[in-house]
Amino acid sequence: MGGDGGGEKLGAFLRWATEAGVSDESSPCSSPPPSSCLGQSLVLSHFPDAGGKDLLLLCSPRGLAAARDLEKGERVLRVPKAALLTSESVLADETLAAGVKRRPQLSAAQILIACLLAEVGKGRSSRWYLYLMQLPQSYDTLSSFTQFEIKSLQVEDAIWASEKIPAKVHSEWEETVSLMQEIGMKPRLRTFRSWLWASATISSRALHVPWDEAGCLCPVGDFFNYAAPGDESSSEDADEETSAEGAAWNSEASLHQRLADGGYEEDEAAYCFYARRRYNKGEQVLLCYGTYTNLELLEHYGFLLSLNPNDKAFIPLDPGMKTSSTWPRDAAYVQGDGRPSFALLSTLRLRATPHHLRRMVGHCAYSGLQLSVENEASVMKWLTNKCQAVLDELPTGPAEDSSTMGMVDRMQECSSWEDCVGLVQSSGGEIREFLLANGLEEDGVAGSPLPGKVKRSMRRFRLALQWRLHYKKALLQCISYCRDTIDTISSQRR
Ligand SMILES: C[S@@+](CC[C@H](N)C(=O)[O-])C[C@H]1O[C@@H](n2cnc3c(N)ncnc32)[C@H](O)[C@@H]1O
Repeated sequence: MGGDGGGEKLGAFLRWATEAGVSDESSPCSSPPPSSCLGQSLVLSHFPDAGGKDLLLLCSPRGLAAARDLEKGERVLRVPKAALLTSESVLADETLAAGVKRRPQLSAAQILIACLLAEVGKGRSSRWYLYLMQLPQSYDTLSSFTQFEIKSLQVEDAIWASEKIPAKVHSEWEETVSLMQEIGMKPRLRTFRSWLWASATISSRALHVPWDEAGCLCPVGDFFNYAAPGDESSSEDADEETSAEGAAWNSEASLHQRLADGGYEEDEAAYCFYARRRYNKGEQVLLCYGTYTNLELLEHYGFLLSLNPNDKAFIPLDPGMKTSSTWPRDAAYVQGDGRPSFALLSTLRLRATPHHLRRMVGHCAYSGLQLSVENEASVMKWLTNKCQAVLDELPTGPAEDSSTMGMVDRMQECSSWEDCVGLVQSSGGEIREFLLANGLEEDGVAGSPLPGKVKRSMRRFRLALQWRLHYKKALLQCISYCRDTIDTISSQRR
């Protein structure tokens, strides 16, 4: 499997991509063709604190930067169909195609994962060898979380959802093993470990194509890091577009609105990417992969955003409330900024209404209207108490979580176990639990470097800590929101 992409590997990969016709020219077909697939609109870069804020530093610093000022809607990258690694292209192999045909029960994703492993098995004779070599060696998606790391999420719903993921990936692997055996795949590539790697590669890197619901791997196109939808505003965006050139790009932008910022285009026979907003030279160019909560980002991509406009903190509702509400269960949540969702507010307003009046005021509640001053005050009190009760039940508070996270950060900087010992001795119970979960005693491995396995576990532990901290902060902000609303109501009453 690939290395984490040293300079040489990346250089060789980019040369391969250039030969395969990948190009970041905004107007196609200059002659002679440019000597590199990047450099005109984009450059490969490292972003220690951009995009994913602090996390990019820890796990995935590669991304694409603007090589020059880019206009909104401008095409920044084109990846020809022949360069895409798809199930269709790998299934040109007749033995594999016949094996897949005999197993109609396999999902599109299982087939693409098996195709990826089959391609890895070809070694240097694979068309995508240089692409495969620079893929990450490991991922921090939830499927790779250990029991300890999952438990560190602390919130019951999140633990429940996360525990199901490794089991699902395992059963998908079991269902595909016979296919991999039949085509003579090397034993090393048929293991669950290899399956986990390939499935996380697909989960975190595949892009949508219209002919296969599993998507495709898109060399170079998969270097774009993620920005949440609705996050494309920038100071430059506010500027009026006045130049004729700008107007032309804007019309191209509207043409490609359908595609958002990237998509497969039949008439181009290529995957094309467009700037979702104006970028200054050097800024990281981001792609929206979809709308995800932080837990979903962790599940599919192995990172989360400090500021995620789509994050949701679910709070447990009383059983009676769930059944009396017409909203789906997952519509009732607290937003990342602490505001209760529309469905949560409407459910709580009805709940705070006497039974015999509920039918009468139902339509107002479902339209998002306040029912009365008393009703609103009672809703805000209920929500405050609920958020506080949930916070009180969790084993640690936000301050402790921040301090544990700080400790993990410092441990990550240690080059040897010896450096870590001093830190660990002054640390709290959860760090000790982390050590135990990783089979480490405080004085057991003095002098030795921290094993890669432990470093990866630290990264995932930190992600869990970060996730639960965001959850708790959302509930605290909700409490502030409720108190402010109660104050406003009280002042209106006076
Ligand atoms: C499609 S790849 C993007 C390129 C990737 N950074 C690389 O080095 O190859 C998706 C992965 O990049 C990382 N990533 C993408 N967007 C991110 C962000 N905003 N913050 C942190 N990590 C991000 C995550 O590891 C994710 O699984």
